[in-house]
Amino acid sequence: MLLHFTKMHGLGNDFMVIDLVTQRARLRDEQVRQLADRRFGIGFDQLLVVEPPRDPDMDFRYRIFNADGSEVENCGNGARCFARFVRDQRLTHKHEIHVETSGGPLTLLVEDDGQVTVDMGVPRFAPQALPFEADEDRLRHGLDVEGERVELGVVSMGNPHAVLRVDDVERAPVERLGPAIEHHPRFPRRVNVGFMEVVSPHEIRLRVHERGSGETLACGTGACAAVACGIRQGLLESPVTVHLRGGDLRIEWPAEEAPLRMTGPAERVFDGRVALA
Ligand SMILES: N[C@H](CCC[C@H](N)C(=O)O)C(=O)O
Repeated sequence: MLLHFTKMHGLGNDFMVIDLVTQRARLRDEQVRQLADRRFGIGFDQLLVVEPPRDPDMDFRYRIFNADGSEVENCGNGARCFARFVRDQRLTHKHEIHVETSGGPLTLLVEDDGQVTVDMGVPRFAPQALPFEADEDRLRHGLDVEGERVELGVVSMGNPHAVLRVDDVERAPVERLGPAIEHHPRFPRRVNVGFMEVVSPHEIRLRVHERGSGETLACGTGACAAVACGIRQGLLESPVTVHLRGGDLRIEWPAEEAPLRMTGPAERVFDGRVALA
């Protein structure tokens, strides 16, 4: 069968988006991995799937698969592209779109200028929310990895994040420590790893080694996680501009129990059809 899809990106974090509201398909993990391959397939960091909601109060179900085929709880850059896609495809005419994910509900607001603001919910710092093996909630946890001890913040944005502070993102040990922390046994379901450089209380630079996809040009939930940890540690104040390799996101988190909001772009690249093996 031929499956219609749209290639999109949020600050260079790129996606294959498929509508399973008007199409029918079942994708196996191996098919996702093949489609993710940048030479033998379509090529993407994540696959985003639009489905009818299971909860009648929601507009859509939003499913996310990493390039390694793993299904995950949330994708922030993908949420903005999801909102752009369902409106462009006329699956909805709403400006405020409610979606269910396996990491919890999200509200997507399509702004007049085409940017999308996502209500990402309240960050959760309890280690068991990730999960992360620790005896208590801390601002920073010590972790022995690759023969050294690192200090990291941990937070769930629906999906798990570890955040390390570095002096210079360009010299951060992303290639060495990213995979080692992603697969560390204290993260039973692995983890996304952010390397955060604090420029000022309202500005950071960030690189993210993503669980299941490797370093990406941008990570929306990673930007949210870094700002949440930075504010909680007293390093940052809302709002914060996050400079990622692919561009900038604006993150607002006015108070610890308030929902965190992320604003940024969503771009279409091309439409296509692919035969599923
Ligand atoms: N790799 C992430 C999912 C994609 C997150 C990222 N692309 C974003 O924009 O939030 C995970 O395994 O939890």
